[in-house]
Amino acid sequence: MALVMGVDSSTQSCKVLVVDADSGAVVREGRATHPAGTSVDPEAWLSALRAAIADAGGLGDVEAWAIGGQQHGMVVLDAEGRVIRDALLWNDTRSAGAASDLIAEFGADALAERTGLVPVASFTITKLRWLRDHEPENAARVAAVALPHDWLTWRLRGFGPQGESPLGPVFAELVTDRSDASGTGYWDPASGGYDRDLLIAALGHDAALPRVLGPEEWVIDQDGRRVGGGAGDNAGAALGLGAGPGDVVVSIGTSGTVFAVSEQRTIDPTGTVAGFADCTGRFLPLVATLNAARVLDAIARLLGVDHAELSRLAVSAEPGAAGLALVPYFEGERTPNLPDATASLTGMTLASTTRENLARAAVEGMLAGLGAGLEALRALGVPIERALLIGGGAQSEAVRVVAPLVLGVPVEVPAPGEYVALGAARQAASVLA
Ligand SMILES: Nc1ncnc2c1ncn2[C@@H]1O[C@H](COP(=O)(O)OP(=O)(O)O)[C@@H](O)[C@H]1O
Ligand SMILES: O=C(CO)[C@@H](O)[C@H](O)COP(=O)(O)O
Repeated sequence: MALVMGVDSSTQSCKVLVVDADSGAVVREGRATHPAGTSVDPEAWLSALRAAIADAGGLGDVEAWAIGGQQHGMVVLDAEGRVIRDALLWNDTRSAGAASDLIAEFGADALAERTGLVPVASFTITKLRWLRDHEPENAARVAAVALPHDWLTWRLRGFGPQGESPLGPVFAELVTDRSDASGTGYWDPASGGYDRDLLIAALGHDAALPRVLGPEEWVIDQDGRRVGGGAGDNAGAALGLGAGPGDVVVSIGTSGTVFAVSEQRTIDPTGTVAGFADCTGRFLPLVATLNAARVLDAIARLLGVDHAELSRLAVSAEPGAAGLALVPYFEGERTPNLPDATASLTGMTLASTTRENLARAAVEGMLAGLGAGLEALRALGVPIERALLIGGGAQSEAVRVVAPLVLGVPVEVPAPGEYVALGAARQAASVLA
């Protein structure tokens, strides 16, 4: 029995699965938490990865591995391979002005055509422009730019700063995959190559970028194990679920995402649907919101209940929550692009303002943004027959009950599992074969 490891280094935690490469059965698992906040020292993710691997019984008997992870985060390295500053995460909105500047300079239509994306604060390109404009000394020192999963792959293989890593700062050994490259804003899904002019326009100069491995390609770690190119978390989940035509995946984690695997690339100059690639050679049109599982966390905290009780309250209210409506832009919003928005509660009357209705309004409001995302995918011609509901929020019974009403399609809830890590494990198994 050959064992492989798949990782999901997500926003809130790191999850590791050790899987039987032949049967796909999960043999061992481990996890560790990540620091809170939208600006995080990548070393904390490496520590969490090592702790989660130890929790999963170590790498000793593992023959291949791959890492999936949160997308878009800006990891900037100096010439010695050291991290220059905390990574700005996908949900950090400080670069909203940089996104507007890039659109003004290049045009939304041209950027959608060149990269599949219209910049919003989430994408790496806007974070690099923010760095150039707000921390020019740091920008000048950037020798290489990576994303969370690229950098973790590099470090776990044994590369990194001189004196702190066995193999040193070899930038030619930074690798990534199509799905995460497609979330940078300086990668062309049509050619599969980087758009260096856009990188230079954002950062102010050129820099080393991870080599984009094809779906079957692999590299090796310091112990000779095969290592896959990994994936952005959503592409990893699509692979782990085996999502096919007619499936739309709805993931309720820190982010809310709605996406489908597509043979054709999509181009949406409105920016609603991001024209990502997947990690198997296809495409992954995707809509993302900044406000998902943590909306439920916040309302549960406010009501002083746990998730099970929040769910019970929401299910016991009528659909529509007697007119109480939560617009859940607690963290600003990405789709629609309202980085400075705040949440609001409307429709409060003496009759509607109950604990049950507030719980229901939280679930309905959170899902409404995802329902709009599903319609945007449909409008681009993506076939949708059913939704597959995953992520921490899918553990809520209320979410499972309300989702079909809001999404308007049959909803299936796969067995609870770490589908991003499973997808990464599946990729590792495929490079071993
Ligand atoms: N039963 C539940 N009901 C609602 N939300 C839940 C439940 N269990 C976990 N969560 C929430 O799911 C989130 C974690 O989900 P996860 O998909 O792992 O997130 P991420 O990938 O962003 O790290 C947390 O915000 C957690 O509070
Ligand atoms: O920004 C995106 C996708 O474009 C997010 O999906 C991040 O990739 C983080 O996902 P979670 O950690 O919330 O699962």
